[in-house]
Amino acid sequence: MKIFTSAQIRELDKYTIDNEPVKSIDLMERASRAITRAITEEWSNETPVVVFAGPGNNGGDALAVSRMLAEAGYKTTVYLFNISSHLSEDCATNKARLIESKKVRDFTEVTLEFDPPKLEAGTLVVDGLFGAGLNKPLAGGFASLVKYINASPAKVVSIDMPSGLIPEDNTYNVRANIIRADLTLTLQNKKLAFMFPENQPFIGRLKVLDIRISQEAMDATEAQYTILEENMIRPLIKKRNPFAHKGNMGHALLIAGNYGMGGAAILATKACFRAGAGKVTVHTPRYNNVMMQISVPEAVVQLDKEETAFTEPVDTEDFDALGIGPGLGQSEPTSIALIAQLRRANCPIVADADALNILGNRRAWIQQLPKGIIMTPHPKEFDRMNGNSADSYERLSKAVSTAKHLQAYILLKGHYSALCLPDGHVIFNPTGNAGMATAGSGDVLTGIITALLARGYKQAEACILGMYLHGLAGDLAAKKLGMESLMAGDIIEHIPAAFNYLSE
Ligand SMILES: NC(=O)C1=CN([C@@H]2O[C@H](COP(=O)(O)OP(=O)(O)OC[C@H]3O[C@@H](n4cnc5c(N)ncnc54)[C@H](O)[C@@H]3O)[C@@H](O)[C@H]2O)[C@@H](O)CC1
Ligand SMILES: Nc1ncnc2c1ncn2[C@@H]1O[C@H](COP(=O)(O)OP(=O)(O)O)[C@@H](O)[C@H]1O
Ligand SMILES: [K+]
Repeated sequence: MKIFTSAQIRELDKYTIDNEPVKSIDLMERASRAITRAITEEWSNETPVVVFAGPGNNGGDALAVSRMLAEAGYKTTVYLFNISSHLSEDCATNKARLIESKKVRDFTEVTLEFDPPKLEAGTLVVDGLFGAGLNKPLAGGFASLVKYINASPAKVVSIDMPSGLIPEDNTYNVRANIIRADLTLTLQNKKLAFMFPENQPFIGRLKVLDIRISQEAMDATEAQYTILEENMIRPLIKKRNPFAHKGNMGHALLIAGNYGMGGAAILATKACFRAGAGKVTVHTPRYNNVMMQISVPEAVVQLDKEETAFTEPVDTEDFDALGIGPGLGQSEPTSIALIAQLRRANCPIVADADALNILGNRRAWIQQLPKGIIMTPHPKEFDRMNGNSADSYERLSKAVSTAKHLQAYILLKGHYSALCLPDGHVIFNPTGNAGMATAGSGDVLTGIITALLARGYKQAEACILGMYLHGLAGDLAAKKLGMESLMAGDIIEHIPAAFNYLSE
């Protein structure tokens, strides 16, 4: 699913209206019917409804929904805020239709003074003040109204977006002036702001309503942001050649695990095998030898000369991919070995965890990273490398520009992990769940992506398939075990089921 900007949404509406053929007002009617249906599915017509409509098309939707709810027998009270004496054309038409239908008995057009109604616990508020057209934070009377609604015990359904939330950049928005919805009914496509954890309290539950915007136009519209869908992943699964042998299924090298963090190396190595690598060699401090050999007998263990830390860069000639960083430590000798390793590696690289923390400690080295490197930071690791960000939007913007500047692949991990490609595109991953917020989950991802690279997937594909597969394995594990008890090892155990599902 593409994520469109508000300007693109307007263009798509226009294209749909010009080509379908459907008139603008009829598209609003279609959207409003879908919104009304979603509301009536959850709330009976015994529920008192209070609708707040703004002056634009979001308000137009709200007025049409008010009429439809009233026709369905809901007792509906409507406030239309027309402070600047200007309504969008479709909003004005829906105001006329609402008055004409005579079903809504309680309709107030607010032009100056506003006496807010009592909002009780059993009341449903429909928030149609502003949607995708909002271009600056709410202030004045609208901000007061939002605070009033948020402070009430009423349930709130937002049309398209919680009013006050800007579709993309909310870095300098005033959080107190954004509606906190229980349910957001968004039209056609998710908005960029929905991808960020700090906006979750405003959105509540999210439902995406299909309003049949022209598919042709959506396909033809270039979007910077995309959310992965299963049908984009299935074609990436490579069929195994019946004559395959371990020598042509990819030889992965993992450099991981210092004293006390050997588990990270084990998790990455197991995940690497489960993701289909033909051979996995793990380079690790001598101390980890026995533990590694016992835990993953399938792996070749190559021992560093040091007992407790990685200090010795490896010749990558014989390997198809390198994954480096899980549990590596950040000591001086390890840091020096890391940069030497990154410089001399002549295969695709995934750098994670301490590899990134080391780069964060020595930011000048970041400029020397080889082109095409994959980095998989969680937000804290990213900030160590790039400085603090005020919010997720700012962090993502920095990741986009860093990926372009370094010609690197930056996979910013989170609920919706965001893969930033060297050409500026961003791909969000929808799989995964909160059960994966547990130590070692990231090491598993590193192992998976390293395996896919070793198997010959290009960087972008390895990241896309890798993050989707990782999240899906986590979802399947959570289905069986529940989120509370999920451990990183369970994600590994469910990689086979995830592969099977995607290969069906
Ligand atoms: N394809 C779609 O997604 C469709 C969208 N429609 C609706 O149209 C909405 C977008 O409509 P509009 O573009 O008219 O935008 P909105 O209705 O979201 O808001 C635009 C109005 O708000 C004003 N405004 C912007 N920022 C403000 C601020 N901070 N304080 C006060 N006023 C502010 C603008 O000057 C304009 O009058 C969507 O959110 C959706 O509800 C539907 O009607 C039909 C199809
Ligand atoms: N709430 C969540 N929803 C979806 N995925 C999650 C969630 N929490 C964690 N994950 C995934 O789990 C992984 C955690 O990685 P990371 O923080 O590096 O863990 P660790 O350092 O312990 O190995 C990431 O791939 C992330 O996307
Ligand atoms: K709204």
